[in-house]
Amino acid sequence: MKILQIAVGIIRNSHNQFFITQRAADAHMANKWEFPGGKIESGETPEQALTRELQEEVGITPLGATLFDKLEYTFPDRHITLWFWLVESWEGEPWGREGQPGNWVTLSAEDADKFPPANEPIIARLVQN
Ligand SMILES: Nc1nc2c([nH]c(=O)n2[C@@H]2O[C@H](COP(=O)(O)OP(=O)(O)OP(=O)(O)O)[C@@H](O)[C@H]2O)c(=O)[nH]1
Ligand SMILES: [Mg+2]
Repeated sequence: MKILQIAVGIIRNSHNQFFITQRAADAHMANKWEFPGGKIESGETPEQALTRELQEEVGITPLGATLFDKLEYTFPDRHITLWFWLVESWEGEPWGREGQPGNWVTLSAEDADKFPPANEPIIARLVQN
């Protein structure tokens, strides 16, 4: 069983839109929407991993991040701990830097199943705010 620590950024603008990307067709949770992010490497803090992943995947540098939630999820082949950071201020303009589709979207409760199942409580909280 793989055990992974993941840092992801919930990038929200002043219109209450979120910048989400789409996972590759050959990745775990293929084609699902996601908040940009990835594995925390050894020696990194979750916040350092967040900054590196957002630079690599969407070309922005967060200027402030607050921990929104931390949750655990077990898939058939892996156990993951997800650190969800709310990012409302950054440098640069997000885009799909690795060739992945990326868009600003307004989220509604019905969008939950477009994301991996672990994200369900996060989407529920975000659409309430
Ligand atoms: N980035 C991201 N990953 C998520 C989310 N929700 C969720 O369950 N995951 C899971 O967390 C893991 C994240 O890994 P990743 O594939 O993004 O990691 P990475 O960027 O380091 O990728 P790499 O292996 O290509 O270097 C995957 O198993 C993915 O399915 C989410 O909202 N964003
Ligand atoms: Mg990733």
